[in-house]
Amino acid sequence: MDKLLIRGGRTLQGEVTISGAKNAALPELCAALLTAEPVTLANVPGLKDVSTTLKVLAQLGATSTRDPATPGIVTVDASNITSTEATYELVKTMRASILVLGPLLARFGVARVSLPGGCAIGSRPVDQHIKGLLAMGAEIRVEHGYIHATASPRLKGARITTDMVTVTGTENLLMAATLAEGETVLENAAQEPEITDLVDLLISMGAQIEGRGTSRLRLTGVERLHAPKVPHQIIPDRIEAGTFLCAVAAAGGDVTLRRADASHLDAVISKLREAGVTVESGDDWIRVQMNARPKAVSFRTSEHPLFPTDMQAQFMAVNCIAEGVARVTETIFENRFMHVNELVRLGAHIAVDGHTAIVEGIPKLSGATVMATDLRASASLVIAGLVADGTTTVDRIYHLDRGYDAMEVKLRGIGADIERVPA
Ligand SMILES: CC(=O)N[C@H]1[C@@H](OP(=O)(O)OP(=O)(O)OC[C@H]2O[C@@H](n3ccc(=O)[nH]c3=O)[C@H](O)[C@@H]2O)O[C@H](CO)[C@@H](O)[C@@H]1O
Ligand SMILES: C=C(OP(=O)(O)O)C(=O)O
Repeated sequence: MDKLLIRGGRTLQGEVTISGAKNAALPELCAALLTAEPVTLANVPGLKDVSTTLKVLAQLGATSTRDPATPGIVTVDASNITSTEATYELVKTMRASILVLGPLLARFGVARVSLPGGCAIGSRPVDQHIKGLLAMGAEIRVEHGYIHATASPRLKGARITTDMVTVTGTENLLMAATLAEGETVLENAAQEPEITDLVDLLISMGAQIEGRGTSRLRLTGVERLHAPKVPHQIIPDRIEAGTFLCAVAAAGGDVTLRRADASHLDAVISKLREAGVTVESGDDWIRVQMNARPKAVSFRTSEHPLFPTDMQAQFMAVNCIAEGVARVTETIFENRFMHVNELVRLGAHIAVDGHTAIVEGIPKLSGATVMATDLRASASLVIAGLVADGTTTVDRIYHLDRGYDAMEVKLRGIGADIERVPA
């Protein structure tokens, strides 16, 4: 298993290009199942989760090709689907595999998808995906760890109000409704930028959707979808961008993020400014400057447009070396503090009280060997390593590779002393 070795203490300077958004790429690759025409996506990030998704699609009989000259261009051809089953072996490695359920059921009237189960950050049930599909007339049995779903002859439009805001739940139901008979209204829909990007892709494929960017999406089902006329450009990864912003907030320096969209990061940028960080932005860039110790900033995670849970761990790392005491409250996942004990191994002063972590900032962390437990926890340990005395070794970085495109290469490019040590 690869590790990262980080020698802390350097400030960060220069430019980083942000990759396409993981959480847009995954549903959009699955959306290619909705049509027999080959769908081309551009700005697909080079992530383990993307290759896992392509494996899930291959298991169904879809083929995918990467443009050798531009690896970010990927075409998925689902014209010859030979199976409608996503197996446990693949789903267990990536929960987002559940995103094939809606498209398979909508186009083929049948799907068998392994239950994803829980993961390091929480139990993460998919009951709302199932509830929505049942409302659309699907017959669903959950047996032997699999969701068996059929819709005969096709799904029917329905009014669906999910019990909570769910991102992949909204995406699954959205994709299912594009080919359902009649009208579907999704109330309480998630409003993350990745949902809007998926809506844009689906519209370019011929879907009829109103309410783009709002919590109420209204769809009129069509008989069939087609390929977008031009490759769909995936939005920049706001969480990757936010992670680099936090790295500079903690380590200090002056870095410009290219191909980044500040409008997707309002809540994070506003908290960074409270911490004393200077952030400027234009259409597709964000410049971050920091030359002092950050001030501690309290925040609570919530649905978009509020502070994203996927940035909680990285911002906590900033608070670890800030001046003052911060309260960090996690409201989305019940167990998303796995990074706390590892940050404590680096010298951080953090106490957890239920869903709140109380972080008392100290001037310096001290390098140690720590273990990544999930994707964003890993990123927080990397940020902490950048500001720790001596060497920090981050073990189990396969979590990081799920969601960050060459993170250590990008960090090295802006002056960090970081290297990957192969297993
Ligand atoms: C691939 C992808 O896009 N992953 C993102 C997605 O995950 P994901 O879509 O899995 O997260 P959800 O928005 O569904 O989860 C929000 C909350 O609702 C609960 N819930 C959800 C569905 C359901 O059927 N029943 C239920 O109880 C979850 O356990 C969680 O407590 O949104 C999360 C919240 O922004 C992000 O952290 C993940 O990075
Ligand atoms: C939790 C995340 O991803 P996933 O939903 O794929 O586990 C994440 O991107 O931080």
